Amino acid sequence: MYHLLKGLHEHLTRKEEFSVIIIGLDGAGKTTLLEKIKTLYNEIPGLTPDKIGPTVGQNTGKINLSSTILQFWDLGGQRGIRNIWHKYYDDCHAVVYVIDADDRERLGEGWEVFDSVLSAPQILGIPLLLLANKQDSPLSLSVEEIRHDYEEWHQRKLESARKSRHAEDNSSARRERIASLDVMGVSAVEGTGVRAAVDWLFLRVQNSRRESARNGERN
Ligand SMILES: Nc1nc2c(ncn2[C@@H]2O[C@H](COP(=O)(O)OP(=O)(O)OP(=O)(O)O)[C@@H](O)[C@H]2O)c(=O)[nH]1
Ligand SMILES: [Mg+2]
Repeated sequence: MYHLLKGLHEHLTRKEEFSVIIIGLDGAGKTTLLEKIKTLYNEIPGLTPDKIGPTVGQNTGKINLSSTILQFWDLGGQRGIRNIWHKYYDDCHAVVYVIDADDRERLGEGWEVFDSVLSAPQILGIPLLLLANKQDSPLSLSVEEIRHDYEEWHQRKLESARKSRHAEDNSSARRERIASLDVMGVSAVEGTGVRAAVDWLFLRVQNSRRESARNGERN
């Protein structure tokens, strides 16, 4: 009887766990963001920026929310190791793409990589959040400027593909995703905007789980 009740209690209080991957170019601030999330949500604080070096491989972190656990996977962004990202696509429930809004010189490279992420069929239907990081920097682009920069970059890409008669993915699913792209500003160092981003993730993974259940798909 005890075991039956214990099992029932565990079943009723079991928290659902969702995996979130954090990707983006090297130096965008992914690890700093993950460590800040740990500091804000966990009893044991995450590392401070001075203790963080480039990621070769992955860092993980878990946070406990009211009815949900979010498991984060922060993946290294250096050119040579980006090709492992796709191994995480099948099992993740949300994607956070971090862009360094303070590094104008690498925005084009950031969009090129972002574009290839958007093209991955495994994550076409799952929540995706674009974070414009380093908002504490006086010269960083605002959320609106970042969105605009990406849209312009994307238009230029479509235009040059059209001219060179190169087939570019301009499917309606992709257009919809770009049109409804959620962009939020954060400072991973100062923590501004980080709770709002986690709230977004929490709500969106819950909603997409319900949609999947309705459609009889994966959750
Ligand atoms: N000013 C400012 N600097 C930041 C912020 N977030 C990260 N940085 C700095 O940006 C640099 C790179 O940060 P990381 O968190 O290591 O970047 P990453 O995206 O994990 O890089 P990889 O592990 O190489 O993929 C470090 O010097 C950070 O201190 C921020 O919000 N504001
Ligand atoms: Mg890192």
